[in-house]
Amino acid sequence: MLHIKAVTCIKQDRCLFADLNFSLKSGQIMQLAGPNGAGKTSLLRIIAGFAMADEGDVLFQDRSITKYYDEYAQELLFIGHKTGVNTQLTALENVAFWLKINGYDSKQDLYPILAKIGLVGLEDVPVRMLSAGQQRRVALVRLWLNSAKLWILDEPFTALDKSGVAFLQERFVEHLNAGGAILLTTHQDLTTHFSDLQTVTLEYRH
Ligand SMILES: Nc1ncnc2c1ncn2[C@@H]1O[C@H](COP(=O)(O)OP(=O)(O)OP(=O)(O)O)[C@@H](O)[C@H]1O
Repeated sequence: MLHIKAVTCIKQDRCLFADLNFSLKSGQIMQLAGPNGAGKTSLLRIIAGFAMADEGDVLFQDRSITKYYDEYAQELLFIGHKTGVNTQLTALENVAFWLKINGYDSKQDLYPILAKIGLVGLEDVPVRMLSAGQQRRVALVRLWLNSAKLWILDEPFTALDKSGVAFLQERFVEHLNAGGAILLTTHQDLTTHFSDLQTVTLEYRH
């Protein structure tokens, strides 16, 4: 599904990674590991097409994402370290807005899905009044409402409690079983839940 071909990234005269190669297939989950500052987020942003690699290319279904970005964008769900949630809006408004700008049905009844993700009673509260973990849950609702094949998630477990982590892992399993793929960064140990977890480790380069 996804091929990273000889990708190099240089930031502020520091080479974060060079000639990086790996692939991700349908049904696979891959964890990007490495110390703070190694370049994990930079790599995710290149793979999502938000930043250009200094060298190399990213292919999705054998086509360069830069040449076919619109098609790629339809198959991609990216949730960054910053959640992209508008804290002035309510949980419900945030999700409806996200559905609308992504071409999904924004008029559907969202109360059941918000309840499922642990936000019952908080649907109409401005997000700024929610806890960090509840705000993360508002962002993660998108994982239940999209039809993208490739999920790129930067630290999705941040601020979630144990039940939130377990719930998210269950959703990952459903996505993988449906033929999707997941590329993520996390400090969570995923090996017990995903025995076939792939790992790419970025070393900190001086
Ligand atoms: N927009 C930017 N402009 C200049 N340098 C940047 C920019 N974004 C990141 N960097 C630098 O690139 C390096 C890698 O940052 P990045 O966020 O990719 O690391 P990371 O592995 O995701 O770190 P963490 O585990 O702390 O999230 C850091 O040294 C950072 O200072």
